[in-house]
Amino acid sequence: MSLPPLVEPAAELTVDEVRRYSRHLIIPDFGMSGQKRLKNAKVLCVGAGGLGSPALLYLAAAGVGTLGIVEFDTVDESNLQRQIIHGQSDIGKSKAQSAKESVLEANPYVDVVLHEDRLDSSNVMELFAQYDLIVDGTDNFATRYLVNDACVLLNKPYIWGSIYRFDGQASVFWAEHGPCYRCLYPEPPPPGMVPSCAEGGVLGVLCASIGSIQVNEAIKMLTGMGDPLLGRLMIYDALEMTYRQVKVRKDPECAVCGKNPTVTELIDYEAFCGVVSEEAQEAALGSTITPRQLKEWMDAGENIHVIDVREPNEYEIVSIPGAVLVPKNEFLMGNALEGLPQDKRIVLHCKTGVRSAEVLAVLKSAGFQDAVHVGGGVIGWVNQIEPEKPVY
Ligand SMILES: Nc1ncnc2c1ncn2[C@@H]1O[C@H](COP(=O)(O)OP(=O)(O)OP(=O)(O)O)[C@@H](O)[C@H]1O
Repeated sequence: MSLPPLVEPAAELTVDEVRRYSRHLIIPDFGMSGQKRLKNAKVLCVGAGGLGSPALLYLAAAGVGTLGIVEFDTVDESNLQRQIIHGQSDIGKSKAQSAKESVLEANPYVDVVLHEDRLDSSNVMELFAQYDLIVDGTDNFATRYLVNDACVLLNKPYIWGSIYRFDGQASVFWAEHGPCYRCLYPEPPPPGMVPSCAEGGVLGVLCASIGSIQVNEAIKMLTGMGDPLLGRLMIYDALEMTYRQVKVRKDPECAVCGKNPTVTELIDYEAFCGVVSEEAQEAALGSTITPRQLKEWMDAGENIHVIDVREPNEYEIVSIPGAVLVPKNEFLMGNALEGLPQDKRIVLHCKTGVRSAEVLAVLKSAGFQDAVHVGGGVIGWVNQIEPEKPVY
């Protein structure tokens, strides 16, 4: 299926621009008209992280006239393995500012507009209304559903990508002409079921594979070239080196773009995606200790049994002295309960406190009423107790 171009061509290219974009201009199907359309285009990239890095750099290099960047975070050392728009000297700096500098270095003719804010229900509509197309480079479900619903309500195309470990996915959603994100994924996964890249890791170069597909689709949509990835889900396996395609159909029952939509305005996306499950929140209430409290119990020789519920490779990077590794899934499948000491107080921890709260809920319903978990997890422990150890 081909679609008409999203934008009209800009009046003219300057002599400098003709030189810069000459390798585009000589592609017969691209030509002057395609390049002028890019010059006139306004694209918003949500997130200047793993996917946003290559996406922004290639959108800029391609000559997209106006590039908006929404990002609230600062550059962390652990970002640099994949977020190539930032460098060593940017650590601690605003990601939006750092991304802007790299974009202008790649192409000074781009007009960069920064929105140094977290995208949420209060700002999304006003922001998206200013752009022709949205590229999503974020890493969490709440933002994806927010971006999707805002795009449906404003009738904007949404270019989506997702990465985890060695696997990537990409698609184009546009309710007026095809399915939306909710047609593919009507409900978010239960909290904790799908780990983030911060929990499960990601191969850095995967960002380039998926981010460049997103830019490819953006260029096609803006200029009207080729068949957009609309109604198709691209699934990439970096280890097998395979690209598979799956058809995505518009769901007539879709909550936001179906015949009788139930979502007609923005909702509370954090609550919808249940960032931490209700059971876990309840279990953690009054049963969360600080890393300092744990250290005091250890020093006082309290009768405790500390369990680290992360994965073995995380344990290898850094761990709390004396903690025994039993990955979360062992508890969720019920295998780990039998081996637990009955005469000691169980103290759980994970990386930041999300997974340990889930396991805490399992232990409480199995009768371990005095079990607790460490808020902030091993990262909190390193920050407060052993700052010489690495964080990840
Ligand atoms: N609602 C939002 N508004 C603006 N930016 C967002 C929003 N949600 C996520 N982001 C940004 O999207 C980017 C996603 O990048 P990435 O997936 O590489 O994760 P990260 O948060 O940088 O790294 P990690 O999770 O490993 O610490 C991040 O820079 C994050 O700050």
